[in-house]
Amino acid sequence: TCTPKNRNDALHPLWQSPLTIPGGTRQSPINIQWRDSVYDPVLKPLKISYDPATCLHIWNNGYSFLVEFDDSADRSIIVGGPLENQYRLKQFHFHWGAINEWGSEHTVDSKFYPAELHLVHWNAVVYPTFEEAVMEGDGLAVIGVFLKLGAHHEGLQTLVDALPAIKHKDTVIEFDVFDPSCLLPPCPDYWTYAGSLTTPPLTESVTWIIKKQPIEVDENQLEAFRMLLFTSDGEEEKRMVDNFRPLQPLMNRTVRSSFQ
Ligand SMILES: NS(=O)(=O)c1ccc(C(=O)O)c(S(=O)(=O)NCCc2ccccc2)c1
Ligand SMILES: [Zn+2]
Repeated sequence: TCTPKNRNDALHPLWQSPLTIPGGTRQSPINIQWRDSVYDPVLKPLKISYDPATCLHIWNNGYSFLVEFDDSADRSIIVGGPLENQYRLKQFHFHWGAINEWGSEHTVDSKFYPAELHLVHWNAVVYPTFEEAVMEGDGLAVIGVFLKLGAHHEGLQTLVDALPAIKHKDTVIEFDVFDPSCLLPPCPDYWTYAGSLTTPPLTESVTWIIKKQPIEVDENQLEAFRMLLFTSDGEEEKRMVDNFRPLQPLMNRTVRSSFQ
């Protein structure tokens, strides 16, 4: 097999896109070294208000499964925290591994969690569309929540029950009422840093807000994620696992914490 002349030319097996962005200075995900994070007393509590009726559908996009929301008005929003504006919820999705030893995109003190939830929001105060916000440094805000193996998660089970119906790429089902707040841990503490999308176009437009406390899910619920397929109906089946991007260099960035 031909090997790229250097690592930068390597293509990511999942996205056939460059692994690195030439000149990227704020790529994601990163390892969060707890002792290197800096408490910032200016950081406000994050205020989250989601309207469960804005939930539209759940679908398999061949890379993860995602629940999309009606973001045509300010009905499901976050404000405060490190953010200067309010941001509208567009979708949430997950990243997970083939086994419980890895799966999250971010790590804490080099520890992987078995999965990570991302709630994607965009700055509709400043930008007219999501597509434009994706290209701007303050365009997106993504809340990251780690999933750890433990007790059964009632709220997640509603999603898990829908997964068999979206086993194949590009399958979608109605999902009319779901409140993503039930997937958030009770502890308000978070880390925040300036980063990027972890999927193409990998644009450096994300203010990451990573919750310190994981939520607990049980083995059956993680296994349900792993029965999804990257492939369409009729294609040779490829299990949807290990859909996380490799860690990226911290470069000249500081991770701030909302807690001491
Ligand atoms: N891990 S992450 O939060 O960076 C992320 C992962 C997947 C997606 C997605 O497109 O599904 C997204 S997205 O919904 O923000 N879409 C980004 C790509 C995109 C740009 C412009 C129009 C449509 C999609 C974000
Ligand atoms: Zn993600």
